[in-house]
Amino acid sequence: MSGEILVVNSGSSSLKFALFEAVPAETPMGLRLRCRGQFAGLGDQARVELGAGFDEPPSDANTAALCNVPPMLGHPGALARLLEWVEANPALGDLRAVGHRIVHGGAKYRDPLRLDESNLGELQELVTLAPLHQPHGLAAVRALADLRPALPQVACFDTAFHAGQPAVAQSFPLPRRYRQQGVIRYGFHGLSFDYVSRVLGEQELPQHRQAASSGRVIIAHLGNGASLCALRDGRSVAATTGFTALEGLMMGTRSGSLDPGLVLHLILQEGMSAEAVQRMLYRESGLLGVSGISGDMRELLASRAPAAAEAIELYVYRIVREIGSLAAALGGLDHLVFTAGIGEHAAPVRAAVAKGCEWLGARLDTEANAAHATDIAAPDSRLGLWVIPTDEERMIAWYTAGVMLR
Ligand SMILES: Nc1ncnc2c1ncn2[C@@H]1O[C@H](COP(=O)(O)OP(=O)(O)O)[C@@H](O)[C@H]1O
Ligand SMILES: CC(=O)OP(=O)(O)O
Ligand SMILES: [Mg+2]
Repeated sequence: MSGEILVVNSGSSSLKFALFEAVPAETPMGLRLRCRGQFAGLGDQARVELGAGFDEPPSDANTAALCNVPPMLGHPGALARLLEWVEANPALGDLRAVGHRIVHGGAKYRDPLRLDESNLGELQELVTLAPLHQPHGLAAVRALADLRPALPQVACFDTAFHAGQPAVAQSFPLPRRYRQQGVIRYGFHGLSFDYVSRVLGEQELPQHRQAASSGRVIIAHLGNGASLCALRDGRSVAATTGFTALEGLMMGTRSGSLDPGLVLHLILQEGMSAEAVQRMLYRESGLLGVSGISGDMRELLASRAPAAAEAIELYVYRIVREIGSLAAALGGLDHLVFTAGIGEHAAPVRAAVAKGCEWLGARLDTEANAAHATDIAAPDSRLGLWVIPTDEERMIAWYTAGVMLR
């Protein structure tokens, strides 16, 4: 199989894409990236941001056709433009397959899945479990199937990486029948944890730390959505996200874990509809709700408003407390890794989290942290501290190539 694999990662207002060479590779790192980019602000302020990575730069006319988008452009329009640009681009080979990030695979789907009408219908039933993600991911599959019916499409699930967790980590203390119905803690951001854990495995560990290491790792994926994963020997053993990607940490606009009694109070005493509660918990809470300013960490770090500082304080506090919980589940901790937008770029957030983990042996190298170095632990740190940029698109391309070559 030669040519290209297109990766599509659909968010609520963005569509990230990447093209990788469609050749077999032993590891995800062995795949060659041709280019990546994203449509941001879809629906009202659409724009295209194109990353580097071309051997032959695309012609101006070609790229202008992709990048000059009307502000109201939506997901279907973005996909149509993307396809036309890829197919007209002389620097790229034929499109062999499209790989998608589909957030929820439910109880049935773990492995990467070649999509068809029947399994698409089953995945559609999971939209209420991931209202910010599942509808957009599946709409992208349908839009591409309409445009190019013969093009194979593969779903890669965020839940898959956590499927092997011990039953106790997946269980809710609810009546038994719910577990049989698939009401368990699935966990999300699995493609990111999978990738980051592989990269961590390639790092050269300083001698004193290697000796202490017995493979107990927490990865903090801090993007718009945020979660922690506890890993032992590279496998997920617990995560902060649960049945949905609402549980766990405070996020950009999501509340994270709450007292379930509070949800009952909002419905029964305050008279809120279930839909209004859903909107508040997914879209109006988290950094946005607490600060009243923005759900975007960059804006909050730049703000002098006390409410911005309060939101960041709560964000960090929640992370530190959940690290304590996962460290207990692991029976100790050897390495803490930061990834995704905030984890990779927000040095003050990393510093505050590391400070809260001093009881676990964390000592930050402040200069390395300010420089966003890979290894940010001070020489006397018992805990390994790392910054590893995630690459969900590379994982999707690798799994998609695996399905196509099977
Ligand atoms: N230089 C930066 N400093 C602080 N925060 C940043 C920086 N760059 C990005 N971020 C934050 O990263 C978050 C988005 O993370 P990202 O992983 O891109 O999100 P998504 O979940 O949409 O993939 C936003 O809160 C944004 O403010
Ligand atoms: C599952 C999830 O929360 O994803 P994201 O961080 O992309 O919103
Ligand atoms: Mg993301």
